[in-house]
Amino acid sequence: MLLSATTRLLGRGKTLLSHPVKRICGEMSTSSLAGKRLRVLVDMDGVLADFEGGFLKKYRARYPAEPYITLEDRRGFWVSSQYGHLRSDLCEKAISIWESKDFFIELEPLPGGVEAVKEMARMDNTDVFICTSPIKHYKHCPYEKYAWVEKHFGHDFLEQVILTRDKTLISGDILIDDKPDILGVESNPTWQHILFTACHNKHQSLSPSQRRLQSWSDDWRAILDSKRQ
Ligand SMILES: Cc1cn([C@H]2C[C@H](OP(=O)(O)O)[C@@H](CO)O2)c(=O)[nH]c1=O
Ligand SMILES: [Mg+2]
Repeated sequence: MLLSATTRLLGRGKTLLSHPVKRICGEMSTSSLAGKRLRVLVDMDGVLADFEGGFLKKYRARYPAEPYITLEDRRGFWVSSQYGHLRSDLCEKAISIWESKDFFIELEPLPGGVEAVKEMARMDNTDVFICTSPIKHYKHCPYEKYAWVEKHFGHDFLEQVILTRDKTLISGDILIDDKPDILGVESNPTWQHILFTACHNKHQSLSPSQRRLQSWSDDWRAILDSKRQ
């Protein structure tokens, strides 16, 4: 009676042992026995996608008569703040660029980033997530961030995407991110912040808990290995 009810629930030809749910549970317990896995969170803009380069190109195309800031002269994380200091109305002009349709999807990948993340994802005992914050003008950005990941990593990698405005809530061993101060409601995040060098942060000194990754040619494998137990 019990067996036939189970068979009805699982469908014809499926036994408890061959059912996908059972097999997934089996795999999970095997991997947890195999030891601790490393969880790597990788930021998107300024780490995988060239936000600064894409911004400057589109800003100059849209406002050719206006002053601009070269990547060499960029200081501070927020592009709009530095443009606002240059001339107050340029703050809104800067914002209009990343609020426009196709800004995020058309960002070029930063050299070596996509290959590095794909390699990480193939490593034993390693889980990789792309952890990115959408802008609050949500008409295009969240959609385009997913579309960018699909375009450069393939459809299956969408499983690895975390969209959040507060990265302190996400647990991981490391977070590779170009923003120097990553703050949120959790004052003691589980991850160590690896500051990815960008034009706006290269002059900045590190806080005691931070380390730098200069680019994707830098030794990211050594950073991951140092966090493995
Ligand atoms: C406004 C602004 C956003 N961004 C990026 C950071 C966030 O993406 P990410 O979390 O992938 O780095 C996103 C929303 O703020 O846009 C900048 O890098 N510089 C800026 O000046
Ligand atoms: Mg970033």
